[in-house]
Amino acid sequence: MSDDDNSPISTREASRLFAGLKNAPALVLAVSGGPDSVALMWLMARWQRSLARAPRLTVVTIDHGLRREAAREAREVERLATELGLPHRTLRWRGAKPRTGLPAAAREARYRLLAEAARAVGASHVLTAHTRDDQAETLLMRLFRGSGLAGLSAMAPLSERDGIMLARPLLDVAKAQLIATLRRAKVDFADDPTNRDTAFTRPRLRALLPLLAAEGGDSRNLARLATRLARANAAVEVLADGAERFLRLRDRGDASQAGARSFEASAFAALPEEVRLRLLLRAINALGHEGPAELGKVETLMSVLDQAIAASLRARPGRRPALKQTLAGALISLAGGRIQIAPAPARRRKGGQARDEGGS
Ligand SMILES: Nc1ncnc2c1ncn2[C@@H]1O[C@H](COP(=O)(O)OP(=O)(O)OP(=O)(O)O)[C@@H](O)[C@H]1O
Repeated sequence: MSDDDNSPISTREASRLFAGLKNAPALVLAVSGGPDSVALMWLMARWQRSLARAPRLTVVTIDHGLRREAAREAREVERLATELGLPHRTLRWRGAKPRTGLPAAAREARYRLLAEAARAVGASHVLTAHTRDDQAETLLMRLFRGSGLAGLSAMAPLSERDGIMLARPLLDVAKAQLIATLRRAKVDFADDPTNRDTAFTRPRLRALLPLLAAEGGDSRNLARLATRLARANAAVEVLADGAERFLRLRDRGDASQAGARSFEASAFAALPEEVRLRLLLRAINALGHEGPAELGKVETLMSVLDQAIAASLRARPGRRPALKQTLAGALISLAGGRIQIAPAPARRRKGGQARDEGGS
């Protein structure tokens, strides 16, 4: 990207940023009305005009029903979209709002509604306006939580959700460049006060960024670190794929019971720790029915499992210790020299009635 973080984005830079989207039939632009997404909309409209055959663009604003000004902001986005010749839709997040974890629930609802909008207009991609600054904040938030390599890879420029691609074409662009682009074009944008509300973690962290930047930890360096970690993470995923195939090849006659995964314990134990963890995590997430397992809990389970495997390899056949544990709705057991991961039986309520924990 441009070395000057304060210069407007040129037509040529924009066509480089959006090159991978040229052949899409239609795209949904997620536009909140803040500077980043208004700049995305403006840049995409200019890009569309410059192409002989361009994707259809639809602008979508989600009204989370959490702030009174949201409806007015959505109308403002609609006005701007119409000025740029783009169709616009506002979708509302209905239903109960949770008391805790509101930002995460709002985000979940937003992506669901955006994917629905994409399906409705035949779009292959939803585009958000996440910037390099957002990437740096995400990395820091996860760093402070002690996330693993996958979490520290922060946001991917391209990912998939329910058959719709989620693209972040501005992930390498400084927010200041987007603001400079809007100023040059004389386009107004909304200022969301929740972005500064210190009741939330992200705005508190955002306030620390200038201090970190003064020590060299600016968004360029932090985002570069996220890219490097994502590269390492992708390599470890390939190793985990290979390890999974290797374990399957060793399982000639010992097929797992239907709906379960099982590994030969001694072959599993010989794999590197990070790979063992990922294999466990994959199996638990695929077969458990309580949503994704926490990395810390899988680490604890694995150390118990490692000790049990070591004890079992030392013991005489027939006297091998067995192990049974549940995690995130999966049952992990060690018996007869094999590890098995299967869906855990539904828990029982006090009255004896079975409870369906349900995936989330
Ligand atoms: N209300 C909204 N309507 C449409 N798009 C939105 C809305 N809010 C956010 N977006 C999209 O998501 C991008 C990121 O927004 P923001 O940084 O506020 O969300 P976030 O919750 O921090 O991001 P993420 O959803 O990935 O965690 C915006 O640039 C925009 O493209």
